[in-house]
Amino acid sequence: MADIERARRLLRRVTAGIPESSNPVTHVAEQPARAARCVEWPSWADEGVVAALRKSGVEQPWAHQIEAAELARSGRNVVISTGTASGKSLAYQLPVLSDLVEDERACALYLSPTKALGADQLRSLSSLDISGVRAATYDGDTPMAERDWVRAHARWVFTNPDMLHRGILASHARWSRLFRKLSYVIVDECHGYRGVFGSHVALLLRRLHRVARYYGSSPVFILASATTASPAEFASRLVGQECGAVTDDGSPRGARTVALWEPPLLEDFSGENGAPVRRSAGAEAGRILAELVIEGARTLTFVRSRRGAELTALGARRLLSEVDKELAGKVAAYRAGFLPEERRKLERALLSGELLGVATTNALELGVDIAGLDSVVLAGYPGTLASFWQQAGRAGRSGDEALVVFVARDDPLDTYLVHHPAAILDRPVETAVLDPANPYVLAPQLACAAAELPLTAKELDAFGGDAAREVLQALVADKLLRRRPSGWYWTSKDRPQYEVDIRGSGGDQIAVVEADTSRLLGTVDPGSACTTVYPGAVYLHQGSSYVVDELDLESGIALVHAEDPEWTTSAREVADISVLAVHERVDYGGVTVCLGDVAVTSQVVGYLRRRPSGEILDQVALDLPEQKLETRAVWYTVSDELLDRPPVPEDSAGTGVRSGTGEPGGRAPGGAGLEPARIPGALHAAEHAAIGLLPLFATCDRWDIGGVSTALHADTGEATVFVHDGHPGGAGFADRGFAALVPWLAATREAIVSCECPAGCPSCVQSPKCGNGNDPLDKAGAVAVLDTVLGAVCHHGDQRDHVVVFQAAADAPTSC
Ligand SMILES: Nc1ncnc2c1ncn2[C@@H]1O[C@H](COP(=O)(O)OP(=O)(O)OP(=O)(O)O)[C@@H](O)[C@H]1O
Repeated sequence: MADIERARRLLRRVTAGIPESSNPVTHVAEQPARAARCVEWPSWADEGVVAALRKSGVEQPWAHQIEAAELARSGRNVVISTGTASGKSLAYQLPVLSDLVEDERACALYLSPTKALGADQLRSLSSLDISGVRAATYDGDTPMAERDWVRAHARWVFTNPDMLHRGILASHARWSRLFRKLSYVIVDECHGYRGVFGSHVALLLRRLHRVARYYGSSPVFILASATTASPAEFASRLVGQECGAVTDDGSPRGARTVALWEPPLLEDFSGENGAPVRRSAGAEAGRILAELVIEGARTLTFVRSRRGAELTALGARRLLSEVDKELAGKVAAYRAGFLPEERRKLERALLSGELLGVATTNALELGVDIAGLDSVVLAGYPGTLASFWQQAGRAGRSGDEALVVFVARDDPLDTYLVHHPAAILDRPVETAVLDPANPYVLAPQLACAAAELPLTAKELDAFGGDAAREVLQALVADKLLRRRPSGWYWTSKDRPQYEVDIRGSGGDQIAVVEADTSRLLGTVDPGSACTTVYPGAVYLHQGSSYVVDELDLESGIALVHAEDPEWTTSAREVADISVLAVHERVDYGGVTVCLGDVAVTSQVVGYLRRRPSGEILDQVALDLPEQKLETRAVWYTVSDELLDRPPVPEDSAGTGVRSGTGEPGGRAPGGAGLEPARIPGALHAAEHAAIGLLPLFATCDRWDIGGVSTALHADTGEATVFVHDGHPGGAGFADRGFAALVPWLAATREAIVSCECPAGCPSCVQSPKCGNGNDPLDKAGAVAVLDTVLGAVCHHGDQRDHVVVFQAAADAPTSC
């Protein structure tokens, strides 16, 4: 008998004892159960493959699995975009395995963003034990001796974009056997390919397709994705060819209760500039975890950092040991870097009930077969809705109702989400943003393509047409490529693939080296070294913690030692910005909104040490060189007249804009009513909150973007708020901000007013990386500025003077 009351009972348990006046639950939603839709195995599917899948426990396929498999089988590229644990693997395994069995020379390639996921998928495939299908991993960990075997014999190669780029395409002649008969390419977890990395992968897939064609094959792409908005559009952009989408999920799902939770403001201590601080999401999650374990609910708690996961587990164990020592032993922490056997052991322990509570980083988000848990707690928004549902989706057994609790961190985006449930519960998962036309990505990718096979004029459309032609001209001028009548040729004997880091933004990487052992832990983009590996920074690598001793930008090395201090660090930087070119400009009568190219000069001036509780230990000063970045930005200006003009009275609905709704009115919109002394703080606060909220629209992290605000900007001649991409050439984030300006700024405003703090705190307008020590900040002034901008945009929206310009700064008027 289904226990549909269970989730609500669990929720009552975790809120028991909290007075109604300080109830942290801001919203509760019920998601109904869904029954499975099963179909017959298709007639073309190989009998042996079907028998093996049956033996593995899949009696009948779900409808979406066969819909996707049929499309792939008929030679169409397809993206399958369905929920967590909806059996996406089977949807690609069926056509690929059938093909490999039918044609003993056919080959396939599987790409995953992480090695761990690739290893899991290979394990699940190998357990089917289909004879003749020689599947093998080819990644950075594959021993040299095995690599030869994989090239010579493997028919299904499991790899990742990095290895495809450096290890396979760079020496494609050695892989000719695979390329001659490459029938399928699987791109798993494709929604993760976004920003600069996504743009690189998009061009990498075009390179892959071109090399395959050279050897005479034309593989079908099968992409697997979490549920996203417009999956076909995104997949087509990623692959560079048309892709069909399968989105109608036929897998069963248990009912779920989702609770949104905002930790209370603490009374006993305060943060920067005396601002109130909320109880940390990790501490709150530890308490919730303990209560759920007492109820016998198998619970996974997702925490952002490894240290956070350990503290959450520790907190839960401490509370439980006061109740029952044995229960305390049923809680564990899980981190990235666990060996596959350890992961399996943990999965089994959770499934059997030997463990009841696990606190983990997102290491358990992908590539684990854990589903059907009683509850999931998310401490902090994981950055994208796709990740949110991937994590939340681990809860929900058919029959029993499961509980999902989302605990907000003190950050404007989390504040917005717990007060606007529709933004989580009713919104399609965001489309990933990528921009394969970014010249900083296109140039190295075209160099790699030309080194693989000379590029011909007719191939350029696949690489962006005019954008590619322009970049090629520059590469020829730099003597990296030579133009001949038959195409563009790579001039050097060296392979460019070794120089091009597809996870970074170009330039020589900074090596992070453990001083004691000389072990290379990883590399960091030169552009972000000053904000990530400055002396004193706590640097996390595969879940282990290090502290940076020295950063030598000239020789490109950061020296670190292993240490796990009781604080986290965040860099504080100051920045200046100048406009290089305006690509789009819209005038709304006193408010102007622009999109364009900017030069950002930034300098890390120190870092903040903070305890996991939110308590600030101190700020340490640093003296690091200035960094220059040319990138894209979206900005708005507000005239002095509008800043000064009094606002529209609250009760005169119909004039201007009503609080945060962005509704146009009839008369001229009101102003901000700000005296000059308040303007810098108001703009500064509006900028911080806008940076915090852009990830809601642009699938980026707030650390991928930056901002500058000023009461008078030299290039615009007015009060201006800029939000810019953090990568050279931009990654599409500022463009998304420009396209979604009204909902973005309306959400920004809502996040600020939803926070009950009196004058600004980390949950609304304080920024963790503000180089000016979050001073000045004027919370009420920020709302007034945002109301003014939204009022003007909505009022003038219809008759707006939308000018599209493509001008270099030299001949552009400085004023937007
Ligand atoms: N038709 C089916 N009937 C019953 N069980 C199935 C069926 N298809 C897949 N499964 C099982 O569902 C579980 C989840 O499958 P799988 O890992 O492929 O899902 P997924 O959609 O890739 O998950 P994730 O969201 O984690 O990427 C596996 O244990 C698998 O064996």
